[in-house]
Amino acid sequence: MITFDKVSKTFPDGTLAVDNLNFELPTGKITVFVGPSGCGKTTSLRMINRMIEPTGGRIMIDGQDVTQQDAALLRRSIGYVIQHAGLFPHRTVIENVMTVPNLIGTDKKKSRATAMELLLRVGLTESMADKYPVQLSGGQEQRVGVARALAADPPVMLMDEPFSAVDPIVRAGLQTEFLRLQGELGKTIAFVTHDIDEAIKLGDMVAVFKEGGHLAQYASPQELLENPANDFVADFVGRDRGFRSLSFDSSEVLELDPLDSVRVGNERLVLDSAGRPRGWAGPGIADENSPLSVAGTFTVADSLRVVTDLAISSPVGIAVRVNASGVADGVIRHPSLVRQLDERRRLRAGTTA
Ligand SMILES: Nc1ncnc2c1ncn2[C@@H]1O[C@H](COP(=O)(O)OP(=O)(O)OP(=O)(O)O)[C@@H](O)[C@H]1O
Repeated sequence: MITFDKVSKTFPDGTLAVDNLNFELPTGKITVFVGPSGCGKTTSLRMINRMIEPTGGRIMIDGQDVTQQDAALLRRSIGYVIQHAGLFPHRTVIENVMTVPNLIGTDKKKSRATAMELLLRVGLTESMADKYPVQLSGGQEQRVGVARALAADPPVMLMDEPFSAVDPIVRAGLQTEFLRLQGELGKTIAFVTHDIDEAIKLGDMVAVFKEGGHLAQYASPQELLENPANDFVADFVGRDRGFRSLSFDSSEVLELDPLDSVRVGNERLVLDSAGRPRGWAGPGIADENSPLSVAGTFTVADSLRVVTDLAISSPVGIAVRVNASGVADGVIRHPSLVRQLDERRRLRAGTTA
């Protein structure tokens, strides 16, 4: 656990970059620092490994004040990844990854083997090992940056906008891989971004900073979307937060209607001989032989966001659930879904209709 205890930073020119921060980053989880430019995210991150010293308060890692530890040793025990990866241009990929193990005198053969393993782990191939950074794509460079930070197997990682320099598609891929990797490694990670969507996707906890180095809210992504603490957070989180918050809840909670309920209305769900949905038919909709496409189904594993999206985009306003074999086992109509979402919201808020 990393504890910020009344932490402040005033730079020598009088700039108050961080003002009285109090929060805890849980062990083995990703905590994202997010907020507009200049609000103190990077300064806060760099105070953890003493690249910047606080002017007030204390930062503790597992109860130990970082300022009481040797700065060089502390930094070696904390992985650090930055935008553009910051690789050494004159060293090959594998040499870059071996930087810290070499520094702490790990046996060369062993550190090379570990580095090679890490390259594969971050989604690169062995053939990359002897290339130079200039020969890599932006996404590959970032992967090497992550592998390098992981090489000494540090329990804590600091990541400062590690994925912002690559295009949105590569970025989405890097984020997904990063989550997979973290699922295996369970590091304690502090991650800086100015992108709220990245914060919501990656964070177990999210610290929203606002101008002047204040903490505007510290909460889980779901809590942030559902209950922003103030107008600043609500504004920063964005307008479709209600819809986005639905991705955190499983559709398991929904009460569905039986399949034959759809025959009551105009629309009829056409199934194949195995019971898999083929499409919608009915008067004014389509003929049974060429039904309108269902355009997607959901399973119990899907989120409420998926179901809502399906119900909204369905030509008849009905989302269809299937089991693991693709056989339809229930439907939910748009009005019923809206009613159930409303009930759920009231329950959460502790109010009744
Ligand atoms: N060395 C310094 N001397 C004086 N002021 C500084 C110094 N470093 C940062 N600042 C100021 O401290 C404030 C916080 O900077 P910081 O880099 O932590 O913000 P940030 O939220 O990470 O911004 P960005 O998203 O743009 O990177 C800013 O006003 C910045 O100009």
